[in-house]
Amino acid sequence: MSTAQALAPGANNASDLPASPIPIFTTVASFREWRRKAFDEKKTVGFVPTMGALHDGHLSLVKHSLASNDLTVVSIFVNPTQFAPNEDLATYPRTLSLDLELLSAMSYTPDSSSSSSNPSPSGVVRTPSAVFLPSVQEMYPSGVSQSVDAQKGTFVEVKGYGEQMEGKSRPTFFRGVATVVTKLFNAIEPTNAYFGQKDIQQGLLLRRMVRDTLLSHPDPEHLHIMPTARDPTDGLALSSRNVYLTLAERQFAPTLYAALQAARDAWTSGWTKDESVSAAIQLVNNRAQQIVSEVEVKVDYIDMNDAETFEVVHGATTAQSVAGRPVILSGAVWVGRTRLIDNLILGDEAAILG
Ligand SMILES: Nc1ncnc2c1ncn2[C@@H]1O[C@H](COP(=O)(O)OP(=O)(O)OP(=O)(O)O)[C@@H](O)[C@H]1O
Ligand SMILES: CC(C)(CO)[C@@H](O)C(=O)[O-]
Ligand code: BAL
Repeated sequence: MSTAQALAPGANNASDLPASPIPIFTTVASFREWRRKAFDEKKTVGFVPTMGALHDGHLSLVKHSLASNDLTVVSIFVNPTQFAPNEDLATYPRTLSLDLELLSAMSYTPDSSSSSSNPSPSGVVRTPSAVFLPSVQEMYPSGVSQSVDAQKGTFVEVKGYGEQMEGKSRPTFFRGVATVVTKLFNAIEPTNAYFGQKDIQQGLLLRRMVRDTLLSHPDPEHLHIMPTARDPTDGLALSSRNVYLTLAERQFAPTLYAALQAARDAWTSGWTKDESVSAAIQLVNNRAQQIVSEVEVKVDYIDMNDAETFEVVHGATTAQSVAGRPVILSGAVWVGRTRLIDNLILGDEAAILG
């Protein structure tokens, strides 16, 4: 069954919602009333879009927003159109009560040396201001199907960009993301929006989308991509889908990051792209053979792409020959039924992050 309304029913009735000290808005109309007041009061609004199952990666984005905006809105919406019919929409982790608890426990008190662009007056504690929790029906008033062929209504595509990198393995993913984020931006009208480097192509593609569609809330300069939060013990990129990993798979999972680091070191020391990427793939495959327990590992891709065009970097290219142009070194590896992604920015990181 690929009809999202059938897979993800529920209109988010107020009576179904866990108690929360943070106001929860389930409709665009009710949120807009709140937003109008913020406009009237000339308050800046930071926005962190999520699919829930919150972890420290999400919370790091919320912290950035709290530090730089008067008000912070977090959305939780598992967007059906970015899941292909064969993907994990039905089993995607949903932990709403815990998510609300985590958000409710967050606070930010600026110190006097704060370098933020919009620090709150010293001593004033900021906490998340609102959670936007729409139903599928609210976000897709024309109805929705995960199958692109069956879809009717308005969708957003970032042509020439959404098909590359992750888009080669997930051909309908960025159409779903661009569509839902357009809707979210129209509903929230944020001053600033925050995305994670873990999904680097998503952040860069959305920046382009905002520019191409002349959106003002946010404008492209206010769509921020923030560094990937990692497990402090082994560097695994935090991800909601990590809960799918078995113990043995979890032990293997940081290998992708290790492989990307090895490729970066090789590239920095003068190896070509092909040599650096091959070394990374070999490292994953060698470690997969060495582990004692049964873990099924399959490299989907590890490659380097131009950060601006997303085009694959030519195999003979070296760090010296790109002359400082930022390059994305990224990879996706299946570990059991979990598809892990990760990336490093080679070259001018500051041109992309922040
Ligand atoms: N480890 C992380 N560090 C920083 N930001 C992150 C991290 N993981 C996710 N994010 C960001 O949080 C936002 C919401 O992501 P999402 O809710 O899909 O979580 P996720 O952990 O990426 O889930 P998934 O397992 O589906 O990839 C996105 O902008 C994403 O890039
Ligand atoms: C940006 C996003 C919330 C759109 O559904 C999602 O792709 C995510 O969580 O990264
Ligand atoms: N964080 C990206 C969401 C997805 O993979 O569907």
